[in-house]
Amino acid sequence: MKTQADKLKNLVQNEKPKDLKTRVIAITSGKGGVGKTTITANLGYALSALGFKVALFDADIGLANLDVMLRVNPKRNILNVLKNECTLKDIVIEVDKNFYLIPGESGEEIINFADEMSLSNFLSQLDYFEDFDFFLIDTSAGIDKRVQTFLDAADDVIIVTVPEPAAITDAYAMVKVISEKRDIAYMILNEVHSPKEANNIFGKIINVAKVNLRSDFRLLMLGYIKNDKSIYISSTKRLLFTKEYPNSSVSEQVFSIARKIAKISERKVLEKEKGLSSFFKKIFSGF
Ligand SMILES: Nc1ncnc2c1ncn2[C@@H]1O[C@H](COP(=O)(O)OP(=O)(O)OP(=O)(O)O)[C@@H](O)[C@H]1O
Repeated sequence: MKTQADKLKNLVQNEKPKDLKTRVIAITSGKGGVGKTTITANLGYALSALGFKVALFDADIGLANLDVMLRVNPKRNILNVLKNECTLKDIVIEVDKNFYLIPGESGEEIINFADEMSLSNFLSQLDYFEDFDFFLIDTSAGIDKRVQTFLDAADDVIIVTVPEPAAITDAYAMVKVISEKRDIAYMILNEVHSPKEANNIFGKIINVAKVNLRSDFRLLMLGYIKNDKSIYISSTKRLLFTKEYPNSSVSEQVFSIARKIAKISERKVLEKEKGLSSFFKKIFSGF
């Protein structure tokens, strides 16, 4: 007998991916509290300020959610769409020009309510996002099955780490898992004290990766963000430092990462089976 999961898998696999344009990027970390949510929000804003249309999707339903950081108060989320209580368009919040939030829900909740009808209905609404350039997913920290589903489904994965030894060890563990499924992954070094420190840490991770991981896997550094009190202060005030202080050195560092992402994505945009509908297909068949 077919289980509900089998039925969902069949359904989503039979849906044709409609868009190739939207680049889906998962932002993750091995250890919690390394600045993943802060980076997702500010990187998203930076990409929107560069003229791209960006949506953030909160897959890290826990303490410091994106809605808190973005000063919005979602009344409904993706679960309400799956329950057919509203449309996808109804839950999308315009935070700023070209900058949107899609309030998320935990994976367990989603699978409890996702049936064939609701999923089919959901996937048919993805056209709404056709003209989005980037979809940034803030995942939970660590390697559980739910996080891995998001990482497998995304077009690109960015791992965030800080110089703390425990965080580096956990980041490397994350890199190892990711290297089993994809050929390339990216890293951001957060809370560093100098570019030299960032390069040293990244160099050490690369050296271990070279010895232990398959030779055709590539780990690339997208950039670093310095440890700066203004970032912490902005977070407590629920402000985006990239918006409030666009010319500060830490904002420059985030904008530099955003430009790099834009450049990488341009080259990849013609690849097949990428984009948003492909992403959600994989998410729902992975749960
Ligand atoms: N470069 C930085 N300099 C100074 N403080 C920072 C920096 N990056 C992040 N922080 C601070 O570190 C704290 C944790 O950041 P954040 O909540 O974004 O981490 P996280 O990885 O998303 O955490 P979680 O695992 O709980 O989701 C916040 O108070 C934030 O302001």
